[in-house]
Amino acid sequence: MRAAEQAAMDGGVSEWELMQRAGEGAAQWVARIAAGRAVTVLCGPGNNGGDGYVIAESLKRRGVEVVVVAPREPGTDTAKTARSHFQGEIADSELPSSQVYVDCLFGYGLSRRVEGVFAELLERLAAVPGFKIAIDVPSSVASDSGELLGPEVSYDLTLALGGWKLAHFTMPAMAMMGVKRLVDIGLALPGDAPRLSVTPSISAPATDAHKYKRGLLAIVAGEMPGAPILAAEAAMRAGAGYVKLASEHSHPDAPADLVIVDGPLSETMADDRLSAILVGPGLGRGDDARKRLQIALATSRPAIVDADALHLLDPEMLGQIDASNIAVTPHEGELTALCRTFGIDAASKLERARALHEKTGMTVLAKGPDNLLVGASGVRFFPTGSSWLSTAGTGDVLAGIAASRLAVHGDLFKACGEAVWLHQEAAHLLGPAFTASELAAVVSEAMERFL
Ligand SMILES: NC(=O)C1=CN([C@@H]2O[C@H](COP(=O)(O)OP(=O)(O)OC[C@H]3O[C@@H](n4cnc5c(N)ncnc54)[C@H](O)[C@@H]3O)[C@@H](O)[C@H]2O)[C@@H](O)CC1
Ligand SMILES: [K+]
Repeated sequence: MRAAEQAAMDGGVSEWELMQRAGEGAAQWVARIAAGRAVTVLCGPGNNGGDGYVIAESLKRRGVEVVVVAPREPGTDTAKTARSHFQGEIADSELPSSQVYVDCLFGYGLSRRVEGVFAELLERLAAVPGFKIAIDVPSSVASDSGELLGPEVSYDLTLALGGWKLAHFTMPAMAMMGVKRLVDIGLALPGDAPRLSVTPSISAPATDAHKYKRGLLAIVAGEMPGAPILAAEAAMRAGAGYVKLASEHSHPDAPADLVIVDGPLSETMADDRLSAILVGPGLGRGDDARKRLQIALATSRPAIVDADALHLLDPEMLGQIDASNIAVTPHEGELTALCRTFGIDAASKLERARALHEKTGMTVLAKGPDNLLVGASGVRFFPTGSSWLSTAGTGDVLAGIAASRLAVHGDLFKACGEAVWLHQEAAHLLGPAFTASELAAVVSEAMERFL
């Protein structure tokens, strides 16, 4: 953001002009929401506070009753300019009772814990009823890491200025933000900046398609039979033409249309028609599991590696293969385990996922409420999905979808992105409290949105 703002300023747009665009853009939202009700604007000492004075003045011009609360005088030149243009009432620390609150204490310049008078104000803001709007980011949130550096306030609306910050899509910050909207201030963001994933577009099979052309996916089963079946149920509905389960168990509950191959894994994996591999769900973590993982990865087919396999991957194993053929799909705990194994000591989710990708070459889909994809095409965040996905087995479904998409087109980054969207859409179709097998069952219905 700083680079993008600097580029705009180098191009002749002053910081004051940018602040006016940001403040006016935000004020339009606030005015509509206030709809005649009184508004309190909390202004901090930096440019986020500056935005607050612009918002307050704009509201006043529109006839809205507005009070500014500012415990400190502005410290930056541009915020001082904004302050000098505001003609209304300023209180220094009391939070007046009103129905709409606009929080402009700190933006991306927050650099340490919020304490003293600012913390007290945020605590009071957390406690009062009313519609709460965070300008740019909630004021106790570190905008790069999503870390909480002060009192937690639950906002109804967060207005990001000029571009999304990492915190807008990272836990725990994103959980406090309510509805998120972007206020355009005319900045051009660098092409390689982390971005929000755009809705994918999925093609129907070509007219001359047959099952192998559409992609043959092999799912490598292991000790526990349930998880690979769930993954297979999802994979069969996500585009691949042919899904095989390589297993040494009997699967009496498996669907009739799933082909189960029970011969030696190395023979199944020798099929040169294989388009992609999924290994990990239900694999187990013992010696046998390790061998199966090695055989699967030795095929050099693009692979989704999930669940138990993430505890077996290590630098030695990756040293024997082309790791750029692999996408890993760890949840928080698995990401921690991978970072330990690969000697990565980074703090935020983004830094850890990025370091894992850079160190190993693997594509990393760090899943969770704040899905994050790092790979050959950069970094992507995803819109917030259904929290009902937080149930056992949904990770197996996600891995099955990703592997199926991978079998279709062979692009790891694209497959992982599509999988997140399909998974969330399937959850959206089901509504509340579904099971993982119900989720797998509606993946084909979810496809319809993206065709
Ligand atoms: N630079 C630009 O071109 C634009 C900036 N904009 C706004 O400016 C914001 C960033 O402004 P700033 O960089 O001035 O930073 P902030 O306004 O976010 O806050 C930084 C100020 O607070 C102090 N501070 C940081 N942490 C503190 C803490 N824990 N307790 C007490 N004081 C603390 C800093 O010393 C500094 O004075 C953005 O989030 C956005 O709202 C917008 O006006 C758009 C244009
Ligand atoms: K803020």
